[in-house]
Amino acid sequence: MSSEFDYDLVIIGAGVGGHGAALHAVNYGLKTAIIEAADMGGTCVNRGCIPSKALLAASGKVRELRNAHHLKSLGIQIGNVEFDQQAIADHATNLVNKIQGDLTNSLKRLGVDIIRGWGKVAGSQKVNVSTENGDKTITAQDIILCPGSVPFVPPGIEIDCKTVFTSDQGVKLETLPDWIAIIGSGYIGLEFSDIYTALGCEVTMIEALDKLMPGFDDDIAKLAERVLIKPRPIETRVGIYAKKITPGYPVVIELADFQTKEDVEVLEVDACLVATGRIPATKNIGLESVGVELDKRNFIPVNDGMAVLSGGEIVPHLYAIGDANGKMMLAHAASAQGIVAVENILEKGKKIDYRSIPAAAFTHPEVSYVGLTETAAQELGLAEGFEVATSRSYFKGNSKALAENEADGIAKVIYRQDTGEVLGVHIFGAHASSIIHEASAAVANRQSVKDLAYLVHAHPTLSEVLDEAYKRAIAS
Ligand SMILES: Cc1cc2nc3c(=O)[nH]c(=O)nc-3n(C[C@H](O)[C@H](O)[C@H](O)COP(=O)(O)OP(=O)(O)OC[C@H]3O[C@@H](n4cnc5c(N)ncnc54)[C@H](O)[C@@H]3O)c2cc1C
Ligand SMILES: NC(=O)c1ccc[n+]([C@@H]2O[C@H](COP(=O)([O-])OP(=O)(O)OC[C@H]3O[C@@H](n4cnc5c(N)ncnc54)[C@H](O)[C@@H]3O)[C@@H](O)[C@H]2O)c1
Repeated sequence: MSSEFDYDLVIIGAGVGGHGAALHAVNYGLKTAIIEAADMGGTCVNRGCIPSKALLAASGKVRELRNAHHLKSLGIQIGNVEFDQQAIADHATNLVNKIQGDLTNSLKRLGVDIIRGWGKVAGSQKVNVSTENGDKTITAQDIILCPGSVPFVPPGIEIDCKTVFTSDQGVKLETLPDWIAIIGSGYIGLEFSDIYTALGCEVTMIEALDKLMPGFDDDIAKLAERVLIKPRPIETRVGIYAKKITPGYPVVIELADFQTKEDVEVLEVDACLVATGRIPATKNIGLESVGVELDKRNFIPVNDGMAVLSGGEIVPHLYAIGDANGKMMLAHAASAQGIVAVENILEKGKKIDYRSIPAAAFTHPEVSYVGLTETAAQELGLAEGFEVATSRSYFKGNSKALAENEADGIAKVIYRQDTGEVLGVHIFGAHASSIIHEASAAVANRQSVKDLAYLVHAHPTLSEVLDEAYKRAIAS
């Protein structure tokens, strides 16, 4: 590419999005630099996916080994199961360090320049970096912004990082309180309720909206509540929000009705995890220098090719990916957007297909989905004039699930009645996060249940729950 610039590509933010974009760019021979102000690997590696999945893995084993009833049904008896809180926390920290090192080395090995400091757009094709040794300006043919997100803490909630904290501290597992309140029943609330209850804590989960897990398909949320919440030491409050939280011993939580805003109750608990969503880290990144305004929730406006928009028009040579554009706040979505941005820098005309990007909650058992919920599919059907149909199959009818004695689960397929095109697939059950990928490929290729029902699945496998759901769709 052109030598009139210091770099072909400069990326601001070395989270998973920035990392994915950098690897793809060097594959194409682009001279690339990545700027990181804090921890290499960003949220996912240091405070998100990686440590939380390490905690879920260890606590999941504790849950499994303490489930005498389940083990007995398989003919197994074991004695007391003990765990070491610090050793579990160390497992998470060690994994973070390993993956952070691997990610940094992969960039270095491929010749990506890593610049430590705060990056800001400083006009078209220019970036300013504040480093320990002062400021410098570098020029680039193209710039990708990937500054990520931080926890959202609603007004009235005071975080002291000890008794009241967000996932940033939660993943360190510094405390295992007897009674913890979790504010929010989204991904983080749900995954942490799984960790805390497996390790012996009692949980009160508070959700402002009128149902738990409001982001999930209704049928899945109902079954997940029956399996992940009801039989566990979890009390729930829905339609209630945390109006004020004061840290200390005890933590004092003032609850109010979300609709009427009337005070409802005061809770006194040992600790509180605030899991009320995330907001973009888009302050002070120099967007004003190229005339870009953030949207009303402070996300960077982009099109489906990841180009940054100003007043609806493409800003040349500027792209934004990952949590900072708010399109889909998931690690693999950030990397996928990075790949799309690089493809468009190379004028290959790529668009992202959000519908085929899967998501999963790594609870025990897991939740996963791809595409539309039934409600969203019905709305699309109304707008575009087609009927929506669904089919379901159950883990209790699956030989592998029965062999494992893990028969709680459902797979639900949502499709167009006329063409059979799969619009969404939702799974609750063992290994749901792995099973979802064949559905994701089906959605990506806009395949029909009429064809999918003839795919052959190995027997006995959990993926046969999808086989069964597709077959039921064509039988109905
Ligand atoms: C507890 C938790 C668990 C999660 N689990 C999962 C999961 O299992 N699966 C999943 O898909 N997603 C998960 N996520 C979401 C996932 O972590 C994010 O979607 C992902 O990290 C977004 O990547 P990103 O690259 O956009 O931003 P980030 O990972 O936030 O990285 C942005 C980076 O940019 C840096 N930066 C910001 N501004 C500047 C600047 N001006 N100059 C230089 N550097 C800058 C930051 O320091 C940061 O390192 C989880 C999140 C949390 C909090
Ligand atoms: N497995 C995964 O992929 C995974 C895991 C963890 C986090 N994440 C990502 O991290 C992001 C943040 O997760 P999250 O769980 O914090 O957000 P979320 O948006 O999934 O859920 C937040 C919940 O908090 C509720 N809420 C907000 N304010 C409240 C208040 N004052 N009182 C009571 N309830 C309130 C909301 O109604 C919502 O249900 C998500 O966007 C998700 O994509 C993904």
